[in-house]
Parts: sequence; structure tokens; C-alpha cells
Amino acid sequence: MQAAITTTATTVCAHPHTKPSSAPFLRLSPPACRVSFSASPGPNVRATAMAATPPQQEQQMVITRPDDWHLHVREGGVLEAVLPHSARHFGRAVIMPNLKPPVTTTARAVEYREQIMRALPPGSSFVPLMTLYLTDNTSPEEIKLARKSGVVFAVKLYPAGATTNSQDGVTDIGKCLPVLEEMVRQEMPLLVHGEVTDQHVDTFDREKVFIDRILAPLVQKLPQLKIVMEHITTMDAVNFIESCEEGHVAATVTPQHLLLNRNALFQGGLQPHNYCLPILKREIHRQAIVSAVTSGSRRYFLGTDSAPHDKQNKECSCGCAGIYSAPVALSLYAKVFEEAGALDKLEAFTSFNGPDFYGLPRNTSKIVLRKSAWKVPATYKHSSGEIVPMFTGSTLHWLPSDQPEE
Ligand SMILES: NC(=O)N[C@@H](CC(=O)O)C(=O)O
Repeated sequence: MQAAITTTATTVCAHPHTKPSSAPFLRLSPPACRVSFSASPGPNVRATAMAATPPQQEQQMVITRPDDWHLHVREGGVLEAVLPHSARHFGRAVIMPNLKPPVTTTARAVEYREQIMRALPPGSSFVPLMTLYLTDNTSPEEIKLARKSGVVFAVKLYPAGATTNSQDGVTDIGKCLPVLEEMVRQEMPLLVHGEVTDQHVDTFDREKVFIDRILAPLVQKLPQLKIVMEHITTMDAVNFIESCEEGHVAATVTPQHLLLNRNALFQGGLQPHNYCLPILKREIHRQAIVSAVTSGSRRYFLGTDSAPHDKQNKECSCGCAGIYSAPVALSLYAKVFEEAGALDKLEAFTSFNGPDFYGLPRNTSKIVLRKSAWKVPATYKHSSGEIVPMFTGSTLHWLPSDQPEE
């Protein structure tokens, strides 16, 4: 099923900066004429454009409820503050295990899941998909337990020292071979933070070097292992993903790596809220990722990597890596696809490719994205501080249903 995209006359103005889309069924008709037409791509894509007098129009898109295949929700007061932002739009999310201490066992994943369920707003049907944090000492037995639990859906590889709370991660992938072989047997995907930690390698090259030194050999050795390269940032990653067998290796993509290049780290001064890992790259890489994702390929799916850190821990002498995008992510993905003239491909990226890769059913409920301006709050408070969201204070132009017009 594809998105129903409608453009109908209402009292809400389309944003004046709307770029004309190359998708013909999204092009707004000139005010003087009256047209109504159906889109060609498939029987389920509907679109109508009705000129209104005066020319006030609202565009809206109905899409299958999306999932977030890479999400950090933390614990305690932060968990309570951030979880509703994901739960109001997303059906499910793959929950990252880099807590302190990390979620290294199935028993701990079950406990963490209960904590998340308790923090959900009443009536929410959001489902957390739990992950295990891979260490040098994870046993094949633990993978069997994880599969049996029915609540653990993947195992996360953090190279030790690569990012936030990764110090207990893997020092040598060779040590994990028996575990990876068990994961093949259990059909349990490996989620990869794809950066080397070698201090001699330039920060901006760490993803490419990881692909060359670790990932490509791993895929060769275990071609049956399902791998998700998380939060890809380079054309090298795109080329690598395209070179692998479809259905075996895929990638998640964040809003920041689709919308920002590394200039955003230094625009008018140091911008700690644009700092994440893997770090933003050159424009040429951003463009390669946008092309890959908006091509309609099934190899890419939505993973926000929304990573809340307290404002104080971002705005200090040694700030944390991580961008908090949960409240703005859907608006931003829609912006990317709209600007690429590919809104008809948005739903597959947000709602189909992920579950298809994981072998899970697609969501059956829908959400609405309305073309309507809304302002991103400056901060979100939690029990002991506040979190600055991505694109803080700016105006966005796609408003998901259930998003308060703050
Ligand atoms: N993306 C980030 O910059 N930070 C993440 C960890 C991660 O996914 O790398 C975090 O947990 O803060």
C-alpha cells in the first residue's frame, strides 16, 4: 500500500516556500484553474488538486505509521520526558542498549523494556524492540536466550570507545565470531556502529576505514548474517550497501545526515547541538545519501538515532555526541523527500523497508502529515534539566498528526 497524498482546498495556507515537486501529482495547480486528477504510479496512490478561491490550500499525506529503527531513550526522568515524543508517531522503535551499565544480557533487556512500558503515556500502543550490547564476552548461549525471549530483536556492535557509553564494546570482532555464527542460526540481525576507533585515522574517515577493515571482510566471512549499518554518513557507505546482497545488508539514515553537512558544526561559531557520531560529513556525502534514500531503494530505512543529552552536557568544554531529533524527525524526513521531489517514496522509507528487512509485519494504522508551519520548541524539560532539540526554535513545514502546534 502506498501513501495517499492529497492536496485539497482548506483554510490553511500552503507554505509560501514550498518547492515545486517533480512528482506531478503533488504539484499545486495554479490558482485560476480547477483540476482534479489521479496519479499514475499505482492504484492506491490518490491525489487531487483543486484550485480554491482564494488560493488557500492544504496538502496532506496519509502514510502507514512509521517505525524508528534506531532510537536512544535513556532511563529515569529523561526516559519519561523523551519517550512520548517517539510514541506519538512511531509504532515501534529499536531501542539502543548503550546505558550505564550497558544492556548486555537478555534479563537486563527484559527489565529495561518494562521500564520503558511503564514510562509510556496511557493508551499508547508503542512497542519497544530491544537490543543487546555486544561485548568481547557475549556468549552464543545469550543469543539463544535473546531469541527465545521474544522481546530482543537485534544485537548492537559498538567498537570499544567509538561513541557515547561504548567503552564496554568490542575490542576485536574476531573474538565475537562464535556469537555471530549463532546470530546467523537465530536469524538475529547485527546492528553496526561503523567507525574505527584508531586515533591515527582522521575522524571524518573513520566510517570508510571501518567498511574497508571490518565490515567488508565480515560480510565476506558471514554472508548469511543480516547486518544493518546504522546512521550512514558517506557515499562510501552508500556504495558499500549497494554492493551487498539486498535483504542481507541494509542501512538506517538519520535526519541530520540527510539535511546537514559538516559546515553546520561551525556556522557562526561552534554548534554543539549539531555534534553527533558518526560526525557530519562533506556536502558531497550528504547528497549521495539523499539520492540513495529518495531513489526508492528498499535497502534504506528510517532510524533517527535520536540521542538526548542534557543541555549542560552539550554546552560545555567537552560536550557529548548526540542530536535529539525525536520530536522533529518526521517533519524533517518529509522535508528531505519533498525537496528531492520524491514524496511518493517517503512511506516506503518510513514504514515499509524496516519491517520488511527485519521480517516483521508492517504497521496497519496510519498517520497524517499536514503541510502546516509549526515552531520547534527551544527546549524540552525533564526531571533535572532540559534537552535542546534538533532545529531548536525554527519553523518546520510538515506537521504530523498528534504533534502539538507549539
Ligand atoms: N549518535 C550519537 O552521537 N550518540 C549516541 C550514540 C551513538 O549512536 O553513536 C548517544 O547515545 O548519545
